[in-house]
Amino acid sequence: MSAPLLSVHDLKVHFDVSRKRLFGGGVPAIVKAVDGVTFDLKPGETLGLVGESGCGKSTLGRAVLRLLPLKGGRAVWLGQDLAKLDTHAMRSLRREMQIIFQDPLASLNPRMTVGQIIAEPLTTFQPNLSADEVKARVKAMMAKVGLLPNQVNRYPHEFSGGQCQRIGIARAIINNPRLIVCDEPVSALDVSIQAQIVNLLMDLQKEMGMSLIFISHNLAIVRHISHRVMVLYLGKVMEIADRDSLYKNPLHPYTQALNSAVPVPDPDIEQSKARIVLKGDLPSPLNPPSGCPFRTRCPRATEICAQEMPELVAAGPDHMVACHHAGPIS
Ligand SMILES: Nc1ncnc2c1ncn2[C@@H]1O[C@H](COP(=O)(O)OP(=O)(O)OP(=O)(O)O)[C@@H](O)[C@H]1O
Repeated sequence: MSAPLLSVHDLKVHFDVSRKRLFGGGVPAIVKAVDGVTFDLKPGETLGLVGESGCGKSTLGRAVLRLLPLKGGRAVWLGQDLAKLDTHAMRSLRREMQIIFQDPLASLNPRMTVGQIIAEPLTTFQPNLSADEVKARVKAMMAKVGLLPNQVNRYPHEFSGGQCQRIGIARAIINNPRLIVCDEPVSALDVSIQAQIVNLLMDLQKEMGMSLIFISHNLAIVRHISHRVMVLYLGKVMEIADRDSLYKNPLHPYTQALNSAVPVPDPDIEQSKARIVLKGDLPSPLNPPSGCPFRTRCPRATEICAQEMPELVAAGPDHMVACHHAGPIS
């Protein structure tokens, strides 16, 4: 088995949102956006991150790229603790780790041409390349992501949302990164375009062998693209498993509820499927429930759930779950 590209252990990212810090005075208020997350990511693997809005997906994606300061825990990249790298070492690592954002147009500089946007990371990390070489690589990259190379001098606003996301992908992959964090890369796109972008990412991954952390609300898309999937709830891991185990044999009541909402293309199955409706709303991240954060909405909650956060324990060969009452739907 290959060594992990990224090993994340007990990672914590907390935001101080107290009025005291922001305006002076007031009571302390801390959002534990990511609170003790542990996982490994192998080379060439896609890990899907799912969970309701505000559960910490984006914060986790940014924290592992060291774009946010850690409150605790470690993110280890090929044996190196990222928090211990100095600015210079971290800067050269940036070439290996990239991010693609949700809003493709907003993530592109409107004053730069597509050619300049895609060339920027190349010339930053390989300043000795000749202008002709840069031009040739940019055009080859445009063709690779399904853009017309003769549109190299156009500006982002002249492209559709899907094309802008292709530009973002070209910019992310031009330096052959080992990891791309894809933060909701298709949720702002038309449904018809979403599959094209997901398939492009899958083809590029097959060809270039990079790892992906794929963040999405859409469990059907995550199922299509991921090798493994991690379910987050209020900053904590509820369940992490290989794709088939997670979708066919979910053991956490939260995963089971999320799965039950995924539409099935067969109308007969879809009609007869039992949908699990969670009671209540997501609790405030400023005042999460004691013990297991999911317990206030959990159909299986008992006294112990209010007292202790369950450990994330092995439930199968590539399957970990954090629940006092983990088990298949009864
Ligand atoms: N810069 C920040 N300052 C204060 N709180 C923040 C900050 N960024 C995120 N948060 C809070 O941290 C929690 C996790 O946010 P995050 O954006 O990571 O969730 P998410 O799962 O990606 O949500 P979404 O799917 O809506 O993007 C939320 O409660 C959010 O309000």
